[in-house]
Formats: sequence, structure tokens, C-alpha cells
Amino acid sequence: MTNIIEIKNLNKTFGKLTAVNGLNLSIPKGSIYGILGPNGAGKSTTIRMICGVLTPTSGEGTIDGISIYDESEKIKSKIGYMSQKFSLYQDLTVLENIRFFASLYGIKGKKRDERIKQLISMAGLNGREHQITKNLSGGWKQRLALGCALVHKPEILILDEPTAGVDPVARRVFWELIFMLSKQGITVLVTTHYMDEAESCDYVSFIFNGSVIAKGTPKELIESKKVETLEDVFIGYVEEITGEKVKSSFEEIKFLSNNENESKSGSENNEI
Ligand SMILES: Nc1ncnc2c1ncn2[C@@H]1O[C@H](COP(=O)(O)OP(=O)(O)OP(=O)(O)O)[C@@H](O)[C@H]1O
Repeated sequence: MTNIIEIKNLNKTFGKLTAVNGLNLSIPKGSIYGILGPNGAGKSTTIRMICGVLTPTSGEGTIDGISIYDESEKIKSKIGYMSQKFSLYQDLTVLENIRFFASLYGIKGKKRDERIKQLISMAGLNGREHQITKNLSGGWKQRLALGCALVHKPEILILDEPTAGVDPVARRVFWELIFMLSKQGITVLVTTHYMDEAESCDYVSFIFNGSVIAKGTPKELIESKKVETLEDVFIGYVEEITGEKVKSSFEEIKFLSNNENESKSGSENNEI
């Protein structure tokens, strides 16, 4: 199987902080590849280096054979990127947003109009073309952002927590779109904190402290740890590395919040 993304021993430091530390990733063409990891693990920093917008401190990386150091313009034409913030112009209409993204990639005239029609239909936005973006619900904004990310027909779609803050129905619809795009041959790289989404990926990598600590298909990972779910695998690795029981820290949180509640109700009582 050909790997469309190859990352070897990638590092990124910000001053004294090492955000990405000897990271390796091999992403097969046409796959849905999930990156999981706690907050601050280095997921977004890795993605920014893959997209060619952040220069690595050291290490190697190629996107479809193109070095991430040399030819960021060529890389950008191959990648569609969507972040959790959606990067849409809130005061523009649906159509104007897609047109704007098309103009960024130099897509004009008949080709642009045909492409916009396809994307509106793919995202299920028919009838909403002239709505102002800020009036759309989170789920519609998300699908519009996906349409904008696909306007230049990229081979790779990179999604950084694309479903953060949208409701379960919108999440399901969004993932149906991802599966459809994957069937069309697009490689999808997605970061997520949702384990059900991770289990929908062909492969996943767990990132912790800037390094990949485990990778494989969801099934392989679950079997290797002899547990029930990917969440159990994830928690197992975090416990192994930190030497701390995640369960007990949840208990501590519960204990703390109970105390907080007690003192809150106590102070309310005092006020009465
Ligand atoms: N431009 C920057 N300057 C300084 N530190 C940064 C910068 N960007 C990221 N970091 C730090 O690098 C570390 C990794 O951050 P990153 O955003 O890659 O994590 P993440 O895994 O995407 O987290 P999250 O799940 O919260 O999005 C964090 O400690 C973060 O504060």
C-alpha cells in the first residue's frame, strides 16, 4: 500500500517546550486515519507542519512525495484543511463563502460554478445558498466549512477536531460525508477526542507528549490490550506512561466537585 503521508522523527520546539518529539506517521493513500491524544499532546502542531504552515525544528516529512520543507504551495494544493473553528466569514452568505475559497485557489468561471453546485449538493446545502453564515446552526456551518475545504478537489482532507461542539445528529451526518469522500479515494486525516469517531477510522495513532505511543487498526489496538473499547486502550496507555490511575483521578475530581458543591450550598445557607 502506498503511503501518501510519511513523517519520520519529526520535532518541533517552541522555546524550551518540546511540542512534537520524534514523531513518526505513515498514512496509507485513501485511508481514514485518526490521531488521538490528550490536550496539549501535539496533534495540532503536527497537523500544521504537515500542511506546510509551520516549519519543523527537525525531522523529515513528505506529502505525496513532496517535502514539507520545500514546496509548501504544492502541498497546499493537495490538502483541504478544516479546523474546529471552521474559518468561515460569518457575514457572508453560504454561496459567497464558497466563492471566496474558490477565488483563493484561482478557480474561476464555469469551472467554479460547476464546482460550487457539486459542493452545495454534497453538503446538503441546497436552498440555503443565500443564508448568512452566522445564522446557520453549528451542523450546517460544519458542512459548509467542509465544502470550502474541498473546493480545489484536494487528495488529502485534514480535519482538526471537526465535530467539536456540534450535536450527535450533525456528527453522524458529517461522518457519513467522510465515509463517502473516503470511498471516492480521498485520504482523510482527522484528530478527535470522540472514541466512537476514532473507532470509525481505518487506522489510529495515539499521541502523548509529542510522540506516537501506539498505532494500528482500532481492532488491533483493542485486541492487543485485551480490553473492550478504544477508550480503554487509550486510558491504559496514559496510565502506563504516567504511572497514575486515571480512574482514581476521576474519583478525586468527583470528590473535589462534591466538596465544592457542599461549600457552595453551605455559603448559600449562610446567606439565608
Ligand atoms: N505557537 C506556539 N507557541 C508556543 N507553544 C505552543 C504553540 N503552539 C502550540 N504550543 C504548545 O505546544 C503543545 C502542543 O500543542 P498542540 O496544540 O499541538 O496540542 P493538541 O494535541 O492539538 O491539543 P488540543 O487537543 O488541546 O487541541 C502545547 O503545550 C501548546 O501549548
